[in-house]
Amino acid sequence: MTNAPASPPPPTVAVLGAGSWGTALALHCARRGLPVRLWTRSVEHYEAMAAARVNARYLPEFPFPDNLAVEHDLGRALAGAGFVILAIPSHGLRATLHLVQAALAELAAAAPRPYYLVAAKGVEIDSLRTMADVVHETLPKEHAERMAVLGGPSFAAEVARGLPTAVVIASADAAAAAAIQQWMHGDGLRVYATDDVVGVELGGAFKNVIALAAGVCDGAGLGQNARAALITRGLAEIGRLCIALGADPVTLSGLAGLGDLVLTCTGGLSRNRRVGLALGQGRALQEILDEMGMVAEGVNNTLSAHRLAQREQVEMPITQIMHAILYEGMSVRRAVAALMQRDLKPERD
Ligand SMILES: NC(=O)C1=CN([C@@H]2O[C@H](COP(=O)(O)OP(=O)(O)OC[C@H]3O[C@@H](n4cnc5c(N)ncnc54)[C@H](OP(=O)(O)O)[C@@H]3O)[C@@H](O)[C@H]2O)C=CC1
Ligand SMILES: O=C(CO)COP(=O)(O)O
Repeated sequence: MTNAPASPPPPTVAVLGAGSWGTALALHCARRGLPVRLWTRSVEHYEAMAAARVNARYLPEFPFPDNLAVEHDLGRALAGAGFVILAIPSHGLRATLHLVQAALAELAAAAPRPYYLVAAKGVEIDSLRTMADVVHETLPKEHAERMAVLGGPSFAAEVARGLPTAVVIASADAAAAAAIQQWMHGDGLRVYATDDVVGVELGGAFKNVIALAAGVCDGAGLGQNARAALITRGLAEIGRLCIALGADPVTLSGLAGLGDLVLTCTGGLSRNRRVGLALGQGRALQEILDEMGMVAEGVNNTLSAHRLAQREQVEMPITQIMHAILYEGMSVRRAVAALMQRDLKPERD
């Protein structure tokens, strides 16, 4: 990565998904001086953003600069774009990429192939495919191979504000990683690069499960010792599964692993942690999600991680308990007892 080629010229950026993260990344790229098109699937949301020049629903404090345009037509958003950021939640990425594929087919065959950056953090619950898998399964090969994934501790509101943030971009294509790193680095964002796509993707997806658990722990008033234990043992079990699936252990002690885990387990802006807090206070899951109106990937990611752990025969006690709380109605009191009374074992196992 250190001898990466010089980056191509500044591209037009298409950001697909105008939720919190898509909007924050669009604002950041605009601040970097790039022309940006922020695409939303909803005509009402498009009209509201175009009229008010702000995303009042997801990030109301940040007015759009002049070089940030709003789009509802996917073909127009993609036409001539050299950099496409996919900021759709994991459950919606596949369907959106089918639309992207259709739009690409409509564009001239000579249109330049953009680089793609997957910003979602999740694994599909039925197929158990990662977001990079989904890109490979939906886009033409010559497009999919130009893809990178984004990870690391990065709350949207702080990135939108320009507060110092470090992230990591992973790609099998060193030129893609280098170009995106150059384009995005600066204005508060420090961007590292790696070729460990699996580690960055899975670290980002499975930390959401532990963030839910940390929220439950705090919501139920179990104390700071318990939360520190959850984070530490959470990292151990995430690591076991990620390594079984091909991740580099170094990635898991980096920004996409430990970094993002600490942020979401302790940070007040984490939606996953907030869902856990409310569960720990005894509230019902559906009511919590309806009230929040934003995605908490950990709810789905708990299912994915639990299923992958069973498939790979990896022991993941916290994930298993989180699955029991979310999907089997286990009480927090029973969950704590079950975790504390597990068989004694060496720490390294
Ligand atoms: N927010 C953050 O701080 C960070 C988020 N992420 C990840 O980014 C991804 C997006 O999260 P975020 O922007 O925060 O989520 P939000 O809930 O803030 O916004 C979700 C966005 O995705 C759209 N959307 C929802 N479902 C679908 C679907 N089925 N098909 C197409 N579009 C859909 C929504 O559109 P509509 O309004 O029409 O429903 C909305 O624009 C998640 O995987 C998250 O884990 C990663 C790092 C930081
Ligand atoms: O991934 C995130 C920060 O890095 C966002 O976390 P939440 O989805 O829990 O808000």
